[in-house]
Amino acid sequence: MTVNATALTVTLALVAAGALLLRWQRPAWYWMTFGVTFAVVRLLVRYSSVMDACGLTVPPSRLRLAVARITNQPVPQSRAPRILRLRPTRTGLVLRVKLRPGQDAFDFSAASDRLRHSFVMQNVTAREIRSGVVELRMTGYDVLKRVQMPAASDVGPMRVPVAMREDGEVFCRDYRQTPHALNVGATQSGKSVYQRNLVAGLAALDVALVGIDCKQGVELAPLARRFTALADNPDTAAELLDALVEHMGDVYQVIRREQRLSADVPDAEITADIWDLPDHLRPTPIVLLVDEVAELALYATKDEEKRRDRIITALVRLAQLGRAAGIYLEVCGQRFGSELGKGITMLRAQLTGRTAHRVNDETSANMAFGDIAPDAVLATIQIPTDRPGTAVAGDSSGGWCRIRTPHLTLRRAVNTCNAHAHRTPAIPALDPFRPVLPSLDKASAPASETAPALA
Ligand SMILES: Nc1ncnc2c1ncn2[C@@H]1O[C@H](COP(=O)(O)OP(=O)(O)OP(=O)(O)O)[C@@H](O)[C@H]1O
Repeated sequence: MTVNATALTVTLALVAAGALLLRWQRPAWYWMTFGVTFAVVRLLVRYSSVMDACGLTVPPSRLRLAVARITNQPVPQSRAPRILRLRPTRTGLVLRVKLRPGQDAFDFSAASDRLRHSFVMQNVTAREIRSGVVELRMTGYDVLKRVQMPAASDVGPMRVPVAMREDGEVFCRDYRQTPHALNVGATQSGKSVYQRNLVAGLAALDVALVGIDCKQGVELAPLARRFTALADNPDTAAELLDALVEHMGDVYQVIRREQRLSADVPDAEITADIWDLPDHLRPTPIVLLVDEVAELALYATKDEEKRRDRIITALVRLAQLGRAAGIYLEVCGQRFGSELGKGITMLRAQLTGRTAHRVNDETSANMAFGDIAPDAVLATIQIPTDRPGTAVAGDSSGGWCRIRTPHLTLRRAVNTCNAHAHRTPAIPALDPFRPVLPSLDKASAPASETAPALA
């Protein structure tokens, strides 16, 4: 009997020590083993009292009070919203509640901080699912501390998972929903890693990648095997953009021919896009990645000014008309404001998707969010310096969330691009800009994580 009790005590002590160690070292594992059970029990036991303390209950109706009086029962208590569903996830819990009369979704958003403390969760966000139903998404640990993307994500024809959201959801870049995007951030804030994740995600899709990297190609050249066209200086970039605009015109002609419209219908009236074309006629969609856009917009001489105007005009045209032709823009820079000259704010207005990494001043944050989500500006300037890769992502609907990319090394991104090199489509108009590389068999690219990242 004594031996059994000792064995039980030792086992329990070992389990408790293991749980504590997991909680410190591997919060995700802790959550999936012990944390989820504790959290579910805690939530169910404390639900009514927490709702009451957070001001999320409603007083009894007159009818209930009258019935209690007539039947000589005690006065009924205030009622909490009814739980419709409680679902554990790999990062937390999802709780769906039915609102009581007089409550609205804003009550829950406003109380999210109180709920998070009361239920001992890392983060709580509330959103309305349909009239009268609110979903509370809770994370059990800091999912942005060490980002682990789920093995299976919702990938679509033009949709790639890039980062983890603070509510435990995967943040996806969906080009058909948000064709063009802007990615700003101070130096060393994590823009290139974000872009690398994007390229690695797109590499597996049937899409042509076109890159402009005026940092002499240091970011994109190692990934060149998966690129249909690449420019590493402003002169080549200007020619490449002209070729892209010409290609866009050809795609429009294909769409118009298929629509059987007469040639004198103006471009602006064409509403269909490449996705309405039959498969055999559909041109390959193109994602144009521009790294450090300011390099394209700055000039010192008259000739450089002419080149700059040519580049910005082409970019504006691509941003305005490119979506229907399946050309999508991903513009990346440290700042993106009117100080870069004529046409920049016009271009920015077309970039619906906004991602802002850590910035050094409010003005830079305003460049990303000032015109669409003013409260995201504050969130952007609060991003800590010791968490590179953290960003605030929003869109023109005014919604925003905190995200962080997984730390994808250049070596792993190179390996992914090399593995999908056979998917790189040829686009005749862009042939002069296709990177010339030795064949993969001859290239001495070691596949190890520690080896230098050469394509
Ligand atoms: N998600 C992340 N997790 C951990 N570390 C990251 C993450 N993203 C970036 N880093 C680290 O932060 C540093 C800066 O990242 P990155 O090169 O992407 O910044 P950047 O904004 O492109 O800088 P620059 O404008 O100077 O090129 C790198 O050392 C990188 O390894």
